[in-house]
Amino acid sequence: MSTYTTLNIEDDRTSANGITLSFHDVRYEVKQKLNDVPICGKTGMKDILNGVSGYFPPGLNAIMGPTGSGKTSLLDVLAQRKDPRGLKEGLVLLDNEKPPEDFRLMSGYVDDVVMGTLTVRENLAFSANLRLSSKRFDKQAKKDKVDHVINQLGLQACADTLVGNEFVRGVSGGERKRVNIGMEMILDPPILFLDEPTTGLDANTANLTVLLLYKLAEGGRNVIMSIHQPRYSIFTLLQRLVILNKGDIVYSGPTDASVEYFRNIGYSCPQFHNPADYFLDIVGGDVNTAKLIGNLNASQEDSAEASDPKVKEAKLVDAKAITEAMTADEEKDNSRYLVDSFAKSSLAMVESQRLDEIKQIFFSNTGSDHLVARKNVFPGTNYANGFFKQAAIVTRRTVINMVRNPMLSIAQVALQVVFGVLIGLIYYQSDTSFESGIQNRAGCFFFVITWQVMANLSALDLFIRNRKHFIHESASGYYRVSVYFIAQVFADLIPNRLFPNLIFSAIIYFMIGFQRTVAKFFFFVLTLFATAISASSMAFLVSASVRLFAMANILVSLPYILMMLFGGFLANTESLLDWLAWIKYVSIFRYGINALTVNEMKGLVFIDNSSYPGFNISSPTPCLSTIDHTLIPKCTTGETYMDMQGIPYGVWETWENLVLLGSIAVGFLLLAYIQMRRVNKFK
Ligand SMILES: Nc1ncnc2c1ncn2[C@@H]1O[C@H](COP(=O)(O)OP(=O)(O)OP(=O)(O)O)[C@@H](O)[C@H]1O
Repeated sequence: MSTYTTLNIEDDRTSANGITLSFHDVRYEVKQKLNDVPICGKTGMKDILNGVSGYFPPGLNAIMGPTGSGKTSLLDVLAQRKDPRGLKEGLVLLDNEKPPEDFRLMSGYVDDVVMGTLTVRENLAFSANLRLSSKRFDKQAKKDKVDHVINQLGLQACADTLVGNEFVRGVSGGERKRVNIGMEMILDPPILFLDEPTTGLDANTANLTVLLLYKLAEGGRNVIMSIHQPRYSIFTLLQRLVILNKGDIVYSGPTDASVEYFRNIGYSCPQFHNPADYFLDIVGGDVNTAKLIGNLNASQEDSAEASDPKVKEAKLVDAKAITEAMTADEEKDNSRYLVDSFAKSSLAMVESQRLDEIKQIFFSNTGSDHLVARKNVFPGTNYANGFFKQAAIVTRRTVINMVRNPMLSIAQVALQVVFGVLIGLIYYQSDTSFESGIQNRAGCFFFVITWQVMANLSALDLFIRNRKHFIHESASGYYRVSVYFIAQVFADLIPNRLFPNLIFSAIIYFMIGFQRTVAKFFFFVLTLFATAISASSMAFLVSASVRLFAMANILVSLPYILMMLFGGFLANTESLLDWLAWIKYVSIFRYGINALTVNEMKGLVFIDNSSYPGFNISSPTPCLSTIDHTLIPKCTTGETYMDMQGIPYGVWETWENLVLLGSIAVGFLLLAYIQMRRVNKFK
């Protein structure tokens, strides 16, 4: 049995031997646009890794190369984070065997995904609570683990400081990087992947960060990072190096041997020059500059004239000019030369021998005689904790997040109060006169429902806001998609939709003077709740489907407008185009307006005061009598109005509106959940 299969991710398992990761003939391609025509433009496949091979033993290892050379892609393929559909061919092995199914759970992948509204300790505790099994780690053990990681990463001074985000000042960039590493160190993973961990850090902080990684690699952990241009002090810490250029390997081997290797193929790294910079000059196309720097250095040793700064500068200017004048063919030739040189080098022979040995062991164990592209890398997840435990932890974080960032909730309540008072004043103590009683009520219901739908546009942000966190955490096996979905939806619906709605209802109901019975008031509140939930659910669906808020806004506007049009207030739904008539059956506006109308209009009598001033509508209701027409004022009932509008007002029909609003909400929530499950968790 291999080392990794015997490892348990919950053990403190920085084993003395560690795990060797090897990759064999990895070919990766991506779909790309061939022209600038939007949407229906031609697409084609682009190779971004051209059959690369190598291995990383325990220790600090790096993938280097100029921008766009494929560093991140290779790192992601090795970490099983890259979309497997692009993997044309290749094999990644851990200690001569295929990685276990839960490889992404046992390995650490560092990304910038700490939550800014939580403290350093709270972020680490979130990772510990979800990723360490409660059966093996009790509360205290998890707390100890968090403390251990805080000490290990030197985060004691900022342990209880908020990490910070665009609104709140938090820890420094270097500390933030360390917290991100800490999120993975909670698992004590045998393999740790990092994509450009020094990017955005000043030289000293970058140095300290890599020193920390070096320490983490001591004792057998395999730390693999992509890095663009390490400074010399970082370069010397690297055990093995893979240098890529345009998806090809131009060097793979011990870092110690790299300078000599490049000297052997004609690129002599000058003294006092950072080899990493020099290698990048070579592979990045500044080949003449690199060569000239080498020559310059050599000539400096035997010529006093060459050490003259003016001469030196002139030569560098010449080199740059030559580089600029270098044709595409020459650049191609240089790339080819570097790739071929490595392929034919004695170092490559040794590497290849080692890789062949690994493959032989793998093939003899599995009986396979060919390289297998692994298409199925996210097969199943064995979560460390059960559904309810996960739900409690994720909900807690969502609530803390909201409490510490309460702007949205406060704005929702404030808006509902302001609009409530405004609507209340506009329709203040509406009478039951023939002239305005019906019109005011009908207008008010339309306005209230429209407001309930529009006020929930902020729900569009729900799954867009923390999408990056969701993708990383879900791919790393923190929690089930359903847990995240439920936690987010409830933490949004209750404080941002239902609570403000209750305040809004209480304000307008009594200011306008709707029928004062307890049952009618609660039915009114229930209708607004149902409307808000259905409208929000639709917004959740859009939010789960797109990445941009602006796009979400555009997508949700059209259905809202159509639903409004088919709501029954702006146009008679029977007279609208037949082929669009179905929209009325899914119109949130229609069910909301109908429910409010039945609730209020049923039992009301509207009197024409102008024909009979001072008439009191309280019983007996003379308008229903036909004894003497001349004395009876013009009047109508709420029921007559509803008959004219085609609004059914039986008991079941009244409740049916709420049932249908609920069904729309459930339907949209279900679709939103499916969309969240479909979110691409690969890079
Ligand atoms: N999913 C993708 N879709 C389209 N192109 C992609 C995708 N992933 C990678 N590429 C392309 O593949 C090439 C290599 O990308 P990659 O990010 O691996 O390079 P890199 O060396 O890490 O670059 P950098 O240092 O700039 O991050 C680039 O040209 C990139 O645009």
